[in-house]
Amino acid sequence: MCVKTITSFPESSPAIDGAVSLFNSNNGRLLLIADAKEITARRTATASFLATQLLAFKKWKNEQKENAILTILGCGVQGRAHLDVFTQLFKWNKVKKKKR
Ligand SMILES: NC(=O)C1=CN([C@@H]2O[C@H](COP(=O)(O)OP(=O)(O)OC[C@H]3O[C@@H](n4cnc5c(N)ncnc54)[C@H](O)[C@@H]3O)[C@@H](O)[C@H]2O)C=CC1
Ligand SMILES: O=C([O-])C1=[NH+]CCC1
Repeated sequence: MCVKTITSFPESSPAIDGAVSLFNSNNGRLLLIADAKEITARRTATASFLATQLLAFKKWKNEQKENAILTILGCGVQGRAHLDVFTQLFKWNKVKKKKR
């Protein structure tokens, strides 16, 4: 059994914090408490990549792939996680990052 508790304070940096609690589903014992930021960052970036692959990359012609530009809006926890996943799993012609 697993519970994720998240706080979201857009004016704080980072905006999201929280904890993941894992329990043994046979006896209810607490097994671990983990930082939710890292798990949320990796989960969300991986889900974004899979969705992009299904909705875009798979349909692109070679010319579109060769000219592809990745633009990251916001360079916080999610921005960095998305940059990691998207540059490791796809080849870009150019990468742009927009900070505040
Ligand atoms: N769909 C999902 O499962 C998830 C969605 N989120 C959402 O993703 C967003 C980002 O979350 P985090 O990266 O964890 O927050 P964060 O606080 O780590 O990063 C946000 C970044 O955006 C930048 N920023 C704010 N306004 C900007 C602007 N106008 N132009 C450029 N950069 C700007 C900030 O300077 C900061 O670096 C939030 O809206 C959060 O709710 C976060 C986690 C999971
Ligand atoms: O799924 C999630 O963990 C979150 N969605 C928006 C903020 C955190």
